[in-house]
Amino acid sequence: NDVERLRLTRKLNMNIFLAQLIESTNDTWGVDLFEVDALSNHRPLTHVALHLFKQRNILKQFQIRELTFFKFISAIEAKYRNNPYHNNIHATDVLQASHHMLNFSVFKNVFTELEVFAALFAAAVHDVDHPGVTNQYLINTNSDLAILYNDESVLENHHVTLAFQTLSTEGCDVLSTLNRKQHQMFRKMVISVVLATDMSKHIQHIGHLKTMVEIRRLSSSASSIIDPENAEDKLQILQSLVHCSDLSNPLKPLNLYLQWTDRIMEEFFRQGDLEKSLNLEVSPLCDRENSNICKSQMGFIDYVVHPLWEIWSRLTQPDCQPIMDILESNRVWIASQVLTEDDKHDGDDDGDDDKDDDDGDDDVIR
Ligand SMILES: COc1ccc(C2=NN(C3CCN(C(=O)CN4C(=O)CCC4=O)CC3)C(=O)[C@@H]3CC=CC[C@H]23)cc1OC
Ligand SMILES: [Mg+2]
Ligand SMILES: [Zn+2]
Repeated sequence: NDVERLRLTRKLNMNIFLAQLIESTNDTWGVDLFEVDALSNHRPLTHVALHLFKQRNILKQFQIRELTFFKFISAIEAKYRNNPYHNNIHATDVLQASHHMLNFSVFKNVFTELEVFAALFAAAVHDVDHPGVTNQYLINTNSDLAILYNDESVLENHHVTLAFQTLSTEGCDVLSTLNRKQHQMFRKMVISVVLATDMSKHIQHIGHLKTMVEIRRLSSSASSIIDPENAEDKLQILQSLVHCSDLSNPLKPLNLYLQWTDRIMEEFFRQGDLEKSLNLEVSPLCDRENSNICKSQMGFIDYVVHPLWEIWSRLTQPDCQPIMDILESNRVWIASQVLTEDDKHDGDDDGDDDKDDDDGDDDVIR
């Protein structure tokens, strides 16, 4: 009857739209993964990972059965929690951004298939089972995870351990066709890339990239920027590539960037609520009663995101320029909102105006 026909037509159109969105992950920066989440019955990671790994021919190269990969990535996706920010959509976002940047011309003929497989695998699992609180919170509350990992990259150790444990779930061993040497190299790369997403390693990334760019500038043959024979340099680049992807929200189209901002702030505010209830000091950015979201984003862009992406774009020129342009325009828009946000606050000014006064060091990262 008409109702049934209408329902089926709608379902067919949604699947066609989903297929088009997934196809666009091949070569588009800023795919609306919230749309992919809505159309894929909340399985964006499984849909996009399966598509990208097949598109890159990784499954064939390593004789990985599609069903095995499907079971593994589904098991990983199910282990992502429904946090406002650190969830399976964020994992898909970092996976797709990493895939996109591996296609930069400066990386042509640089990475082996195993290195590409390891980097994308790391991106997909890099936040699995994230509890929605920071390392510092886990340390301050003497959590089991902090005790288990001795306060060192607590979350990141947990993500990579859980990923490898998932391989031993029935029918999920996507590494079973790798030989001993490949397995050893793959595991070393995934561990180092996931551990490198710990923000405490952020400054080191910038240092390594500056050194690499400096060497490129000084070296006579400017073209051969990355020596495919230098495994250490290549591993550092893969670490920075996934770390940049993890910090890529402000470089996405504004409507996507603003959704990620709402999500991370809600996750931080929930941590602040927990800290207040436990009489702990409220962490930076986590006080929902006293936050200026636009000023926080300007600080995040100026002190964290731009310093990293500025050097990353120098290493990866010219393909990074369109993405840097988005950062620039988003920064201008945020700055314009600060003025409006101040006006709003001035409206309900309770006379204690130094609360809004940005003396510049209330929430700047040291
Ligand atoms: C879209 O917006 C954000 C997305 C991710 C993060 C992350 N943040 N962090 C650290 C928090 C503390 N840090 C700060 O810089 C705090 N801060 C400001 O942001 C302005 C001044 C200041 O002191 C370092 C990054 C994480 O560790 C998250 C997990 C991994 C990557 C980025 C995430 C923050 C965002 O917006 C503030
Ligand atoms: Mg993380
Ligand atoms: Zn992440």
